[in-house]
Amino acid sequence: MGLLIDGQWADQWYDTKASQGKFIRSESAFRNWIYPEGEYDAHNPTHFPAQTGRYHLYVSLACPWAHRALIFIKLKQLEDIISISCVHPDMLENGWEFKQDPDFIDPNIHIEDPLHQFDYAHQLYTKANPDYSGRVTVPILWDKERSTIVSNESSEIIRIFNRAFNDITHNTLNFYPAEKADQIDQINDRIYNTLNNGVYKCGFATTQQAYEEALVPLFDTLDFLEEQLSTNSYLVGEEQTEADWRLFTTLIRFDAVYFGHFKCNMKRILDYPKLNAYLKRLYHWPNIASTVNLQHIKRHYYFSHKNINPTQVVPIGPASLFV
Ligand SMILES: N[C@@H](CCC(=O)N[C@@H](CS)C(=O)NCC(=O)O)C(=O)O
Repeated sequence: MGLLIDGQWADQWYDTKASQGKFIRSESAFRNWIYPEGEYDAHNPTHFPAQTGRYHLYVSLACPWAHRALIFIKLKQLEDIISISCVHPDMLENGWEFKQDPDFIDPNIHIEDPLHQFDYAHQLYTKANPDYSGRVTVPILWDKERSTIVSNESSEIIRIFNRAFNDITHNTLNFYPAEKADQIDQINDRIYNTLNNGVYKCGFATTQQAYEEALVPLFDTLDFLEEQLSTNSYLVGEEQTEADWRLFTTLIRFDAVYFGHFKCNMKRILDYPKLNAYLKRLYHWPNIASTVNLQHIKRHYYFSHKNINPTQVVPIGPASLFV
């Protein structure tokens, strides 16, 4: 685990000393946007045009943030428009790597950098900006033409995928409709702070207090969601929205990883009947199960976080999951 400092790779774990043991996530650095024809402004350097074959998405199959982007590729039928590859699940002293490994072959996505044959994801960041300072995270949405990163912020990548390519794919499903935007933003906010990022706040906390301060709101939110889902099919009413898919990628990892490895162990998702049924429904949504690779997921967390699990032993369980 490390980061780039003025374009140089440095192997460093998250520093929690300055924040009383709390894990504080850094802001994503590349925040450009892809626009459909008619909205694209060629004179604006933050604008990129919607085109077939121009973009590549680098994901980790283990990562919940990258998983959001992969799900939107499926929901919005972008497989023939945007190429995809993934990193190896182990994120160690060199960060994310494109290391080939017969033990981690996913039937749908190859571990490789097909564009540059780089060994490390940090080389993509320095290709985009030779002086880049900051963390090297996935997902990475890459523009083959300008040889740069369009965006490394999953919440924005899914909004790009939600509409930018509609004229090309004719898929007009809208997971962020204007009339529900406020409600979606509101629930996203709570879920991001207490759950999506809340599990990391628990897992990466280095003091008892920081851990407990993250754990309590996390389970308050799960209880609240269980209640919500007893009257609604989805988080915002009866239609799926992006809020559901943002929640899904955390729920699917919960019993297998966050419960044990990140000490989020008051209850499992399996102990929440409505949430578990909802998770199962989303998992079985067309084309979604193929985006879930529990081998990559378990291996990444248990093997990469040596300060949490120094033996790097990956547990076999849980015996029962949502399905
Ligand atoms: N805000 C980013 C967060 C992405 C993120 O933190 N990804 C993790 C993988 S789960 C990562 O690459 N971490 C590497 C690091 O922090 O050094 C997003 O939502 O896209």
